[in-house]
Amino acid sequence: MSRKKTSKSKGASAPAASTLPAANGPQPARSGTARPGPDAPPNGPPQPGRPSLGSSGGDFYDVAFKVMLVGDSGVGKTCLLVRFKDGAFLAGTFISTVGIDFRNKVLDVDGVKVKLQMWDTAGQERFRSVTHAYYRDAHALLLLYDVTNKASFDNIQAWLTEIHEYAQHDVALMLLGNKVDSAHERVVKREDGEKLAKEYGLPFMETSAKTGLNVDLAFTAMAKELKQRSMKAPSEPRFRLHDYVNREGRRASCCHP
Ligand SMILES: Nc1nc2c(ncn2[C@@H]2O[C@H](COP(=O)(O)OP(=O)(O)OP(=O)(O)O)[C@@H](O)[C@H]2O)c(=O)[nH]1
Ligand SMILES: [Mg+2]
Repeated sequence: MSRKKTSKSKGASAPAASTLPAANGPQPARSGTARPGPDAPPNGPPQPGRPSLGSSGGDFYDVAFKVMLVGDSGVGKTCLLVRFKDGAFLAGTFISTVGIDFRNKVLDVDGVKVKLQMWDTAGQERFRSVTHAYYRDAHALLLLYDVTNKASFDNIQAWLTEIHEYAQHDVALMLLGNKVDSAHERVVKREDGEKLAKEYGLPFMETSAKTGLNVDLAFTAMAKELKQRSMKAPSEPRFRLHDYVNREGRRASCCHP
């Protein structure tokens, strides 16, 4: 299998909403090409011949996918991404994302190098038209609410409507209830999240960008699902995202401080 270099991490913000990146579909890497799709910043379509932004990186990957984080402003999308990418928590002043930002990470999934290009969207209403433009190219969506903010939970239905309108019909989707470390401020019960997820047939986990609870698991589970969708051998048993998340999420929650 061929391998390709990828960038470590890139940031971009406030792209023009009028242009879209490459078409959907998993993107197997090809050696020797400056294929702009997976490395392109989300501020325009890939341009043939444009040098890849990943040329300075040292990682290689076999297959690449785009994962988009969506949900109300303040639910913790950026913090979740930073926790996953850098293992750190952005405490202190809340800096709301402007437009869209992105980061890359390459994971080893059962011996296959899976690159996730993760798009961090702005939850603020005024950037909605920007994020709409990117749904179409997302292979997976992590839909977040904040367990300490009832409105963010109530808005999940509206987010799902938007997702159905703009995303690919077969997009992989997961519901995450973030900020579970704030036990005293919790207003959305775990069972409420589970019930909603069941209603819509979504895998569900509670997370904390602050402590790291289930953060790696959420992204890893998604990477496994996407890898299986694109590379599953006929003899290989089907990966079941729901079961995996339920089993592993329970294990992580039980043993976490
Ligand atoms: N206690 C706690 N606070 C969190 C957690 N995740 C994020 N926060 C805090 O919540 C605030 C908002 O976090 P962000 O990650 O910036 O929120 P966002 O969803 O990216 O917001 P927008 O960019 O406006 O869409 C920040 O003050 C974070 O420190 C968490 O897991 N636990
Ligand atoms: Mg943000």
